[in-house]
Amino acid sequence: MLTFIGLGLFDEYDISLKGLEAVREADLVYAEFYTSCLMGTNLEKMEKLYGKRVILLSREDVEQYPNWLNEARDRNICFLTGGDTMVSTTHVDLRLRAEKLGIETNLIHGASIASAVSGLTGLQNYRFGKSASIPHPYESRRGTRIISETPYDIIKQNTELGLHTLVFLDIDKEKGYMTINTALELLLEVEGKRGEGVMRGTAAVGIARAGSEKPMVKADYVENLKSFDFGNPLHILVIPGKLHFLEAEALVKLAQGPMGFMEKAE
Ligand SMILES: C[S@@+](CC[C@H](N)C(=O)[O-])C[C@H]1O[C@@H](n2cnc3c(N)ncnc32)[C@H](O)[C@@H]1O
Repeated sequence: MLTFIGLGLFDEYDISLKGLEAVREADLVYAEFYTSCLMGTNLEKMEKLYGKRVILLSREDVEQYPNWLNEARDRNICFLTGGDTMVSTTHVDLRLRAEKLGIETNLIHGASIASAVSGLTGLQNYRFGKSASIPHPYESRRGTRIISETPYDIIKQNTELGLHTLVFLDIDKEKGYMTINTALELLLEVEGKRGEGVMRGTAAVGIARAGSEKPMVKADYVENLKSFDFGNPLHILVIPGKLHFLEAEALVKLAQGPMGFMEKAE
């Protein structure tokens, strides 16, 4: 049996009671923290609460060589992930591989950043379009700095449809956690290169440390938000499309957005 468990958003206490019970009863517990991680805890604290050793897996262990899956043929294995295990991950691939090996699989859900964003900002979840992810820029073989333009295109398409865009920010082993500030600078760089005007004068909302006691939620125009200090990671960004008047009110009152947001609301 292989049980996928979402750990929630911030610390070891965000696991559900069902999840905790499953971990305590498991023969082996594996975890990956490259798709998301819980910044308010660490492996040691998790192991203490669970009363179990947690074996950390790399992206390669999960996506390329999941040999450890074979252990689930005759043992109870739990696989832990930050947030919800199936939201903005490719872990359905792992589940399908396990099913092909004749291993029974099960899901225990966790709070996800995808729903926390709606809760914290007041932006309604059914008014979001396709999500985007901003990776760190990289150098080509010729030494040219390459910035992905895909997130900009997704924001542009959603904006044209009046939809909000949720923008996940890269977690990289070497380059670290991308901040809201860097993400906005990269989007403005793409915009400048193309001579387009999707981002300029547009509203944006930054969220830091969702799930902690004091998450930071700040709305403003892109140019102002670019230099706002959001503090420690993890960070995520939303570029709102058309605002319903309740959404605009929430951004002004709950995220200290400018009053100008109210004037543009419908
Ligand atoms: C690829 S997504 C994975 C989402 C995860 N499976 C979930 O359901 O929450 C991870 C990204 O979401 C954002 N994120 C995750 N947890 C967060 C938190 N507690 N606060 C702010 N942003 C967060 C960060 O941008 C991070 O790089």
